[in-house]
Amino acid sequence: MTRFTIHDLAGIIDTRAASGGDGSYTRKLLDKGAEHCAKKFGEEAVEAVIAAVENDRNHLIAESADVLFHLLVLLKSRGITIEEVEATLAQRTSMSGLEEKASRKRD
Ligand SMILES: N=c1c2ncn([C@@H]3O[C@H](COP(=O)(O)OP(=O)(O)OP(=O)(O)O)[C@@H](O)[C@H]3O)c2ncn1[C@@H]1O[C@H](COP(=O)(O)O)[C@@H](O)[C@H]1O
Repeated sequence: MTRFTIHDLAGIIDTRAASGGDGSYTRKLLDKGAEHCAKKFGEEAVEAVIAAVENDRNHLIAESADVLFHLLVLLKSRGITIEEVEATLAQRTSMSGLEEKASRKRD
């Protein structure tokens, strides 16, 4: 099976964002603006939290897919690419999570 990555999904979202839009849920979200995209992302995140607390494995996987899709749409609505997020993650690989947390308090 060909591996489908978050980059593939980001590419589809880019294509939908550039398209006319009839029939595209992505386009519908983007047309409603960043605040609406943020609200949808928040709703999906809460649904993932509930699935995790209930220890519902399949539901958590499905909700995680929704969260990732809606995060990518939210980033797109604010002109941020997944590569920029990855660059931030890459910078953090030079320190432990606890060091990174402490560095935020110093900022
Ligand atoms: N990965 C996803 C994806 N994950 C979740 N969702 C949608 O996100 C929504 C989340 O569920 P909700 O119950 O909150 O949504 P809803 O009540 O139907 O939505 P609203 O009317 O409230 O906005 C569902 O409608 C899901 O279908 C997605 N919609 C699209 N994609 C991908 O995006 C691609 C482009 O989609 P279109 O833009 O529609 O062509 C698709 O080919 C898929 O690969």
